[in-house]
Amino acid sequence: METSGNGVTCGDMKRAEIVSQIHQKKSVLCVGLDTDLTKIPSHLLQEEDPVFAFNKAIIDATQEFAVSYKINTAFYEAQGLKGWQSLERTLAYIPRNIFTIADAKRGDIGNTSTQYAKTFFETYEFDSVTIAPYMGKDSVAPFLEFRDKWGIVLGITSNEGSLDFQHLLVDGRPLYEHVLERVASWGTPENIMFVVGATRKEQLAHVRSLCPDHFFLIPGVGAQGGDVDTVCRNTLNSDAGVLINVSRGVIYAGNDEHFAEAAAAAARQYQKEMSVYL
Ligand SMILES: O=C(O)c1cc(=O)[nH]c(=O)n1[C@@H]1O[C@H](COP(=O)(O)O)[C@@H](O)[C@H]1O
Repeated sequence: METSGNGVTCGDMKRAEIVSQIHQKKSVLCVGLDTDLTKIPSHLLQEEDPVFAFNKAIIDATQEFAVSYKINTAFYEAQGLKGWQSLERTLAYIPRNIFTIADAKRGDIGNTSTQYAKTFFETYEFDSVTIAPYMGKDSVAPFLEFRDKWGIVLGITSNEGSLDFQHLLVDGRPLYEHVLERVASWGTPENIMFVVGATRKEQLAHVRSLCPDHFFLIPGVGAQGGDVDTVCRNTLNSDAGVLINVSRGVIYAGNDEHFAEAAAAAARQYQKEMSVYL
């Protein structure tokens, strides 16, 4: 394994450590490493591992402003073995005190979910993994058995298709409300977070009232049209309680040889907007 930016590998993270990072940096920014070979600056394509070279520069440039990095595994899996190697190097490079998310949206019958949990918590030492809850309790539970690891369960997603199922009325209430309530009963605010899309502006305050204590991972700011002010005004709790993900809006802020400076400037701007509320 490569050593990280501060010389150690990633580990486990308790809620208090996440909250402490948020207060130190006055930021709830999660930088999404959705690294796409067709979008990174062309001069990096000569590197032995262009994806890692890009991520390393982005991490160096943004770690002052970010309390979390989210690695969306799709962008790595698409490259096969090389992609998994880039993922491993990237994860090892992230400073230990920054919360790491494997955005893999897993969930299957129990013994299969156990293997997914081992993948992301043992083989790769992420702090958390995103989970699709459609298969129910026994598909989520295996992820919650690991000490100081987190399951981040889809609540209301940011995309158009979230309206297909998540808002359907079941026993008079939208399906997402049942999901939040049931999933919350399977663990605690110390090991479960919920994904809540920033684009679902009308539901943000309501979801916070349903889950006052849980951390929310909030994607959809930037490229998808969500904004920091609306998210902060409606979802912050006394521990901050949110991680706001921005992927394209930070990592592709520039695409020439100054891309890292452009990413730093974008991350700094998001942090500045967040700091007003923290
Ligand atoms: O779980 C997620 O992270 C996620 C859930 C959701 O509802 N919407 C959503 O966009 N995401 C992810 O968040 C990131 C958003 O990327 P940008 O739109 O480029 O900031 C992508 O990695 C998505 O896969």
